[in-house]
Amino acid sequence: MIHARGLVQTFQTREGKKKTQVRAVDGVDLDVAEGEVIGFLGPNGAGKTTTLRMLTTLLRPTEGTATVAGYDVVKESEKVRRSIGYVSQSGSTGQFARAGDEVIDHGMLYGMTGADARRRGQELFSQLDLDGLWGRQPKTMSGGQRRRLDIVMGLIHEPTLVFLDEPTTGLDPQARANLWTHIADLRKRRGATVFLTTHYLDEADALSDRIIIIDHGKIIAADTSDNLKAQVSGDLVDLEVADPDLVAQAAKRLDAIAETGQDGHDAVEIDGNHVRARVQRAGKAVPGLLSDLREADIDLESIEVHRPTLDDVFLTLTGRSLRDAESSAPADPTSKEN
Ligand SMILES: Nc1ncnc2c1ncn2[C@@H]1O[C@H](COP(=O)(O)OP(=O)(O)OP(=O)(O)O)[C@@H](O)[C@H]1O
Repeated sequence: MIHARGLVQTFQTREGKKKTQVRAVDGVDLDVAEGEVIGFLGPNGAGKTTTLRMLTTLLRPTEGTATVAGYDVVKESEKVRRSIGYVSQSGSTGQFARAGDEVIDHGMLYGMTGADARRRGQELFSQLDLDGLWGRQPKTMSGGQRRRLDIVMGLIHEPTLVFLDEPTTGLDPQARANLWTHIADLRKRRGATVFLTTHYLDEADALSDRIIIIDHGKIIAADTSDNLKAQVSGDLVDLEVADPDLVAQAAKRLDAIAETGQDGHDAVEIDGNHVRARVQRAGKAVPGLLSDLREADIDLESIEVHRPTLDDVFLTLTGRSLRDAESSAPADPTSKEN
C-alpha cells in the first residue's frame, strides 16, 4: 500500500539574518502492506507530519520516491489523493456550516453525487457515534465529536488507505479511548489500511499491528510492539528487601539472573531497600530467585515485575527517554501548519 525509498524533506529557516537548512525527513524507507494498522511514533519535531504530508502529496519530496495505493506521489498525485483519506492535526471542518452539509460538500469534491454522499455520511455518523449531530455546527460539538467528524470527512469517499495525524491529541482520556475503538473498527469493518502518527506510546501500542519509530528524521525501528520490546530489553524486576542489612545479599542473588549491564555498568541497581535489574523472561526466572532468597532467609516486602514499554525501546535505541526527547524538542509553530 505504501512504499517509500530515500524520502528527504529539507526546509530553509531563518534565525535572525542567518539562513539554515533543516533536514526534517532524512532518508526514510517505508513498506506498509494492505490492511495493516501502522503506528508512526516519534517525539515532537521528529518528522512524522512532514513524512505524512509527502505521502499524502501535500508536500513534494526534496529527494526520494514513494508510491501510495499504487500511484507515484509526484507524478500521479491526483490519483493518490482520490485513493486516500487524510485527517490532519488541525482537522478539516469549518466552524459555521452544519456538519452534514460539510460532509456532503466534501464527498462531492471527490466526485460523489449529493445523494451518495448523504447516504454514506449518515452511515458513518452512525458508526462513529455521531447520531443526532448531522444538523449541528461543528463549533458546538465536543473535542471528541469534532475529531470523529474529521474522521467522517476523511472516510466519506471510501478510501482503502487512511492517514490520521495525531488523531487524539487534545482529547480527554475517555474521548481518546472511545476514538481508539472507532479506529480499530475501521480495519475490522472496512478492511482499511490505517497509518497514524502519534506521540502517545500507549496509543501506538494499543492500536497498531506494527510500529515505526522515527527520530531526527530517520526511521530507527519498525516491527510489532512485542518484537520491539523483546529485542531491546528484558523485564524490570524490582525487589523491596525487608531488612536493610540484607540488601547487598539480595542484589547478589538478583545479579545471578540479571542481564549483563551495558558498558561495564552493574546490571543491578540498588536504591535504598530496593534492588532492580532487567531479567530476560522474568516469569520463568523469578520463581527460582524467590526460592533462593527464601533459603538465604532474605524476606521481601514486595516484588514487582514490569514488562518493557515502548519508552524502554526508545531509550535503548536512542539513549533518551521519549518524554525527555519531547520536552527538549524545539518549539516550532510552523510544524503544526497543515
Ligand atoms: N514549514 C516548515 N519550515 C521549517 N521547518 C519546518 C517546517 N515544517 C516542519 N519543520 C521542521 O521539521 C522538523 C520535523 O517537523 P514535523 O512537524 O514533521 O515533526 P513531527 O514529528 O510531526 O512533530 P509533532 O509531533 O510536534 O507534530 C521540525 O524540526 C520542524 O521544526
